[in-house]
Amino acid sequence: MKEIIAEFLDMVKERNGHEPEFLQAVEEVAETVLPYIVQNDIYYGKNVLLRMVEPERLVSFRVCWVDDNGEIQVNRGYRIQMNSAIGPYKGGLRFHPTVNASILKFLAFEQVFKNSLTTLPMGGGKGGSDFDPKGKSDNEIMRFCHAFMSELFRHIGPNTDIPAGDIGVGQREIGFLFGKYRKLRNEFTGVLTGKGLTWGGSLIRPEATGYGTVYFAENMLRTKNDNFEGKTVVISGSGNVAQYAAEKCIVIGAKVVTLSDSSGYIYDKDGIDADKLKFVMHLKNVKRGRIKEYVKEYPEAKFVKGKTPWSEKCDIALPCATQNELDIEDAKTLLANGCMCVSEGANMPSTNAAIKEFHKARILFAPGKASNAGGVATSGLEMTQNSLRYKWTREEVDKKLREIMQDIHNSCTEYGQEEDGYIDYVKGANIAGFVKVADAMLAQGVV
Ligand SMILES: NC(=O)C1=CN([C@@H]2O[C@H](COP(=O)(O)OP(=O)(O)OC[C@H]3O[C@@H](n4cnc5c(N)ncnc54)[C@H](O)[C@@H]3O)[C@@H](O)[C@H]2O)C=CC1
Ligand SMILES: O=C(O)CCC(=O)C(=O)O
Repeated sequence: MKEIIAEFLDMVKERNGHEPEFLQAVEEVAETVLPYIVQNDIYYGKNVLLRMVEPERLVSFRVCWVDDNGEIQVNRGYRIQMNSAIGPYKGGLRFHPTVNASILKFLAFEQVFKNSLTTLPMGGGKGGSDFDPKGKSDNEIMRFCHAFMSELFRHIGPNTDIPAGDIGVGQREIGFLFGKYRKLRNEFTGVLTGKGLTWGGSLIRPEATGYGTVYFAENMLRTKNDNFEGKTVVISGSGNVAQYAAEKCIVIGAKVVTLSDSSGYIYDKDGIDADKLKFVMHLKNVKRGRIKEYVKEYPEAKFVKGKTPWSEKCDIALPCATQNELDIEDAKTLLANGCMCVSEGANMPSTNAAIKEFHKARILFAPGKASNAGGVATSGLEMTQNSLRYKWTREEVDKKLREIMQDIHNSCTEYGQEEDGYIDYVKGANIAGFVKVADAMLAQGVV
């Protein structure tokens, strides 16, 4: 089996050798899915996985806009349309200076499996730009979003490709993007998700990724007759996913002790309670400040510059910032400190070596494509409401989200449970996600 996997990865490397993040995501999938393919005649010899690693379409375009000083700026925009076998392309847009084809291809590839797991009919895609929103005025953000959409609009549509938010793209940016699309197309459709509540958005969509990550962890803990009550939780990030993961943890009785951003992390030994979290939300969403300002408001907390929070003692870790933010050394430290559950809110935050360490220690570990799928699932629910010209209540959407996270947990268990009862959620998520997409691809012929 090792040779088959190595041969496959060599082929992928030959075409994508300069794309480390994409290769990392493919390797993690290949190691679990190829053995399954070899054991199942219907998939064997059809090059299904080889087809899945090649985007159906990759669009790259120039984005020109004028900054507040009247200077012309040039950025690069992308949309990766990875797989549409089970539904229109669906996935977020990332605005961050590190954005490149490798990062977006890994995200689009993961999205295919994630969207398949949600039980909803959505294919996978991802896009974005190397535009850096940090320090930009609202007017600059608007001009950039309008310029970005003036090209993107040709490639998307409510039945073709439905983008949403990701790092650096929240409701403000979705508003500017939606405004431009509506004007260019002269139509009001559900072409983007994460919209505002008065213009087609869904209740619970802002909360969904963070809440879903915690719901998934609750499902994992339930297999051990355990729950969040009284547990110490370490969270990285302080953006959309981190904020709502923290909110849910607090509500269900856990103590959240850290949050972070790219400058470092804060540790609050007394716990970040609902009032303190409100301060963080205002700091990050309105003032757009840095997390270290937390310690000015709450001097009993400490700020650790330039570090991730994984050295702090915890029962549960929720990485909610960015890819590869948790390496093998961090995994060893978490385990040595007694961490027994890791549920990824971010996409690919743990390196493959870190994941192997968690598996070796037989702790509960959920990969982002399963545990953070609540965000895109609720985007799917937003699409449904848009199509129906209808609006579900907060309780209705939250109930559906909980059910979807439980369904994803069940799928992971079905395909990932080992003989000794241990659930390998990576294997489970990869195979369950693969089967649905592969079946659709095979049914549709060589397309
Ligand atoms: N927003 C959503 O619905 C979903 C987001 N995700 C993933 O969750 C993660 C966070 O996304 P959002 O919260 O939406 O973005 P955001 O823009 O609201 O927040 C991003 C957070 O990550 C931190 N961050 C970014 N780069 C970092 C770095 N190099 N080192 C340390 N911290 C860094 C930022 O300071 C910020 O706290 C990403 O991996 C994203 O792909 C996954 C599923 C859905
Ligand atoms: O809601 C969506 O369509 C996007 C969510 C997303 O980008 C993700 O799941 O990583």
